[in-house]
Order: sequence, then C-alpha cells, then structure tokens
Amino acid sequence: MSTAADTTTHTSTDRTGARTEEAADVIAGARERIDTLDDRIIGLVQERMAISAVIQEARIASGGRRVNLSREMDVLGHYRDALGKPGTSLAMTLLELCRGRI
Ligand SMILES: O=C(O)C(=O)C[C@]1(C(=O)O)C=C[C@@H](O)C=C1
Repeated sequence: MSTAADTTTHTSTDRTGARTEEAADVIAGARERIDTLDDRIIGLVQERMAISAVIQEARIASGGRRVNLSREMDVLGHYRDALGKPGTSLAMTLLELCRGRI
C-alpha cells in the first residue's frame, strides 16, 4: 500500500498494467477519454435525477404517489432492449438514484 510518505517512482507501465511503453501510452490516452465520458455520464445522471424530481413532486403535489410502476417497467425494458440483462440492473440503479429505495 502506498502512503503520503511513499517515495517509490511508478512508471507508466506500472500504472496501466501494460508490459510495453507503447501499450502504456495507448491505455493512458484511452483512460483520459473514459474519464471524460464518465464525467459526462455523471452529469447526465444528475440531470435525469433533477427532471425525475420535477415529475415526482408534481405527482405527489397532485395527491398521487412518488412511484409509478408501469412507467418503471417501460424504463427497465428500454435499457434491457438496448443493453441486455445488465441494462436492467443499470436502469434499476438509475431509478433508485432518481426516486430512492422502495
Ligand atoms: O416518469 C415518471 O413518472 C417518474 O416519476 C420518473 C421515474 C424515473 O426516474 O424514470 C421515477 C419514478 C417513477 O416510479 C417512474 C419513473
């Protein structure tokens, strides 16, 4: 485990798991693109959460319930159709982020 006082030098191959500098460069560049995409995905999730909150608040203020299960089935199906079984898990996580646990 490394600590703040650790003075070990880590090479680019150490950091990436690659066995050559060339592979390490490819990996480092691709990781930068992934980090940028992840930031965008997180931003989109936050935007989805805000819009979902508007819907839930409107429904609750009108006397309805926070959750609408038939709509959740549509959302789960949309992700499953696009991404397969793990898509369903992803959609369930998104729904939990947007409306909390049920
Ligand atoms: O579409 C709705 O009615 C919403 O409330 C949004 C949303 C969602 O985040 O997709 C959240 C809670 C509901 O149970 C269903 C879907």
